[in-house]
Amino acid sequence: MAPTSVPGRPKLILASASPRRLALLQQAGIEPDTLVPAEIDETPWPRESPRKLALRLAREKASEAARRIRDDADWAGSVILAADTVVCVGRRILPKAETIEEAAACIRLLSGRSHRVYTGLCRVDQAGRVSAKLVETRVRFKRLSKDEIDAYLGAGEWRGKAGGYAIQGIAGAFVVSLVGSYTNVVGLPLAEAVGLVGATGYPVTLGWIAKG
Ligand SMILES: Cc1cn([C@H]2C[C@H](O)[C@@H](COP(=O)(O)OP(=O)(O)OP(=O)(O)O)O2)c(=O)[nH]c1=O
Repeated sequence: MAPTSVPGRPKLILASASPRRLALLQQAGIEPDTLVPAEIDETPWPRESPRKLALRLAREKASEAARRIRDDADWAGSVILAADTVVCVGRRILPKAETIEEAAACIRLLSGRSHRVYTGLCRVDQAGRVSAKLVETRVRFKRLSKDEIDAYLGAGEWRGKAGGYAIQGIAGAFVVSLVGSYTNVVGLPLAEAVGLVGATGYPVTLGWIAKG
C-alpha cells in the first residue's frame, strides 16, 4: 500500500497483525500509515528468561518489518514500532494458547496466584536507529472454580493470547490486583509506546488536539 504522506511528519509503520495493538495506538491518537505484520519464530531459546524473550522478539519483529520495506522507496525513512507480550509464572513462560488444552493448563496455573506480563517494545527511527524498552506488569487472579474455568475455556477468548487469557475480556473479572501498566497486559504499553514514537519527532499530541 502506498503511504498517504502527511507533510512534516515521518510515516509510521506498526509491525503487527494484532488488532488490539492497533486499537491501543489509535486510542492515543496515533494512526499508523500501514501495518506490516512480521512473521517470526517465537520459540523461546533454552533457558531464555521471559524478559529477554519479550525484548528479543520485539527486536526481531521490528527488524523483519524493516527488511520487508527496505527496497520500497515509498517507505524509506519511516518509523517502525513492534511489540511482543510474554506471560510468565516465575521463570516459566506460558504459551500463546492455540489449543484448548494449552489454555486450560495456563488458566489452572494462573488461578489464585500472581504472574508477570512483559511487553518488549522496539522502535526503529527515520535513520534506522533501534531503541527497545521492556515494560512489566504484575497481575493476580482470584482462585477460579472448575465451573469458571470451564466457562472461560468454552468462551474461546484465550485463542492466540499469551498466557491463555485476555484481560480486556471476561478474564478482566479474574483480576484481583494489577501493579503496573494495564495496556501493557493487553499488548502495547501506551505511555512507553507513545514516548518512543514521540521521541522521533512524530507529533504524538496532534490526534488528541484534532479530536477536541
Ligand atoms: C495477556 C494478554 C495477551 N493478549 C494478547 C496480546 C498479543 O496479541 C498476544 C501475545 O502475542 P504476541 O506474539 O505478543 O502478538 P501477536 O502475535 O498477537 O501480534 P503481532 O506479533 O503481529 O504484533 O496476546 C491480550 O490481548 N490480552 C491479554 O490480557
